[in-house]
Amino acid sequence: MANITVLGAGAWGTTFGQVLADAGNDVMMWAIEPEIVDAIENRHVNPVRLPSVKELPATMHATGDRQEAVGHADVVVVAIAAQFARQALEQFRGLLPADVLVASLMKGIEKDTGKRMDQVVTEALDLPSDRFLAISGPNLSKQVAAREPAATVVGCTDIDNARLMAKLCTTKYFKAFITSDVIGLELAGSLKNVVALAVGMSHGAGFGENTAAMIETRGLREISEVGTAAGALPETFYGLAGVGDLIATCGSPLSRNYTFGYNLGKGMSVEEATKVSNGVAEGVATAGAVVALGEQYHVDTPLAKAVAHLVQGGITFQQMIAEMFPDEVTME
Ligand SMILES: NC(=O)C1=CN([C@@H]2O[C@H](COP(=O)(O)OP(=O)(O)OC[C@H]3O[C@@H](n4cnc5c(N)ncnc54)[C@H](OP(=O)(O)O)[C@@H]3O)[C@@H](O)[C@H]2O)C=CC1
Ligand SMILES: O=C(CO)COP(=O)(O)O
Repeated sequence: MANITVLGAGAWGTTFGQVLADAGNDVMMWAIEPEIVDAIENRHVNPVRLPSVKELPATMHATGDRQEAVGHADVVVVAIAAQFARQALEQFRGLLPADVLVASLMKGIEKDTGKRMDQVVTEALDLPSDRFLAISGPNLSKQVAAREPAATVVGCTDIDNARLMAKLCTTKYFKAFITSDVIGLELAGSLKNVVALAVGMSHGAGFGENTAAMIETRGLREISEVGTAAGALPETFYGLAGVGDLIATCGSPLSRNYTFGYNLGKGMSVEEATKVSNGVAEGVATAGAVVALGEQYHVDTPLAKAVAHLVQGGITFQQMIAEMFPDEVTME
């Protein structure tokens, strides 16, 4: 087992820290807010981000000191809101041990650059790509935190590193598969959040399962086309990190993206939905980045375009559906 540091004690970072501790690792959480550090270190709880867990494992510790956090780490896990990852990680550059592995749990595309989190993390930390791991799957944090059975996928261009990381995060209730398709994991996890926003809107607007199935199925087609054009393996989109995560995220009010969309569908503005959101809804910033990716790779992205149009305040939900499904007849 290993010394593992998790950067970011949000809902998923804290939950994954618990998984790692249950798997027998020594876990150090790093967070900016002193009250979160104090709560995890001294009271074994994270009432701000993960109130459903009443007692975190005793082998989980926390610090706000960057050097102390990563100085002795074998593995560093990054679980910071995607749009802030680069600026947060640049402050760790030069502090990590030479052979450290770095795993990302994040599901987002950097808005200003259109870059995936594997690109952001390796650039910010000056890390060789074979020591970067992506971890993605149908993993709603509250259910994993309750130790309900779940599975994920660990990806690395060096498959031995993926296997090592998978072993480090496997428990009786959490199963990790491996792949070398890092790009596929990154894009499947990030792009499904845009689909979850649209499905949430549809339910919020009062529509039922047919509409949801239409959006999910066409959404899966769109994200797999963008993904494969960008270099991902098609099969990744039909696995746990693709269709698996779509099923979980588009079907649960525990998803912040689904709920954000639901609130928009009910008539809230983006500002109002942001205010009541219980954590980051990555799809809001990622929608525009998906449109840009589509343009870059010459793939049509009607769903992402329509979602981006709506969150930018341009159109209603009914207009969004019309933009997604124009009148012309096309092959499925
Ligand atoms: N929740 C889930 O079920 C799952 C989430 N994910 C992905 O994991 C990532 C993290 O999600 P989650 O933990 O749930 O999100 P939360 O919204 O609960 O937490 C976001 C985390 O990012 C941190 N953060 C934000 N801005 C900064 C900054 N400038 N510097 C340092 N830290 C910062 C927050 O710190 P602070 O608390 O101080 O604001 C917090 O720790 C996201 O990309 C999400 O898509 C993946 C799978 C499942
Ligand atoms: O990615 C997730 C589940 O796999 C969590 O989705 P949200 O970020 O929408 O809560």
